[in-house]
Amino acid sequence: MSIEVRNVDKRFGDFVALDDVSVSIPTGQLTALLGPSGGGKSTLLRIIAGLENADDGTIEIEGVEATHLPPQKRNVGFVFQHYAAFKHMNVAKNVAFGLEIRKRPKADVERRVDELLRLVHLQQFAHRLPAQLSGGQRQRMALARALAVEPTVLLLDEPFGALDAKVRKELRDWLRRLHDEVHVTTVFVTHDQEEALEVADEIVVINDGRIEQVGTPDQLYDEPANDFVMSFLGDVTRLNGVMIRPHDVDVNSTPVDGAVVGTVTRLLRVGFEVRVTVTAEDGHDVAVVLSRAEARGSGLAEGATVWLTPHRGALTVDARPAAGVSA
Ligand SMILES: Nc1ncnc2c1ncn2[C@@H]1O[C@H](COP(=O)(O)OP(=O)(O)OP(=O)(O)O)[C@@H](O)[C@H]1O
Repeated sequence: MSIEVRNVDKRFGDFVALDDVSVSIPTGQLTALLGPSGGGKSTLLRIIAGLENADDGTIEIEGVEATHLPPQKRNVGFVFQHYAAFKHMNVAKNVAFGLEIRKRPKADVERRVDELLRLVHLQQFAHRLPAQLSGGQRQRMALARALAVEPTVLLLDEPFGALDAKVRKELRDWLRRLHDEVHVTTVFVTHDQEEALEVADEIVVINDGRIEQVGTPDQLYDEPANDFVMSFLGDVTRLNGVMIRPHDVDVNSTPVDGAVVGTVTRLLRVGFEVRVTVTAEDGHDVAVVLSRAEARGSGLAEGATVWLTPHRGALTVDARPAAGVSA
């Protein structure tokens, strides 16, 4: 294991930001810390980086006890959402900075900077100033700079958070490919479930200062530990007191034993799918997603009475009343 977090507590005044958090982050993988805003993701990342101290618990990085080491002795590289580049230095100089303060030979620095700029596809921008780059290019420069000193661990705090959706998506694919090339242990914070599912080898779901579940994207999606994880990693609806994915609800046009009876109150075609809202007899809405073919086959129309059942083999999780998940 590359990073061992053991029993970490962190309070800000009376507020508990992390509550007895333990997690092992494997070497060479891309791990996402995923969760809603304020859940404690950045605090955990900053404690791993040494930018914040834990009140209790320990941090080990590549077998080295790091709990009381300052950030510069932890051999970690980090990139934040708003990256502060040296404005008066060109891209190559910014990337070279960490190597130069470590007094590496000039030829080595030049070779390494060249290599890194190629890696992040910025070789043609080596002589530009940061202000002459787009937001996405600046974040790529930040990654090159963080990688320059060959950190054992790369820590990224919402690195693409400030960019527009299209650029975010491009950078996400690019980060995955970059990681496949360099294999440095990488931990990144995101509140975007799609980003985590697409990019990460492993996801740590954090909510309210606690870890809800750790697993691969498939494990979290297919075997969520609880209703929070299930609803955070995909759409859910409530049927007969359980959480279920909307595409796992069968709509029957004739009575079925044990079914939830309701009335179709909304039919919306979106691309390949048809989103159906069924208002059950007790007044709560159930969301159902059908393919266009299924919707056509069932002859559904607004106002029709239908009988809803879980699809055979569908994943269901008991709903906690306090979970705040809308039905
Ligand atoms: N220096 C601080 N002083 C006081 N409270 C803080 C401090 N840093 C963080 N917090 C609080 O701790 C909680 C966790 O913050 P953190 O930044 O770790 O959450 P997050 O999961 O990264 O959320 P976001 O996605 O919004 O950044 C929040 O409620 C935040 O207000």
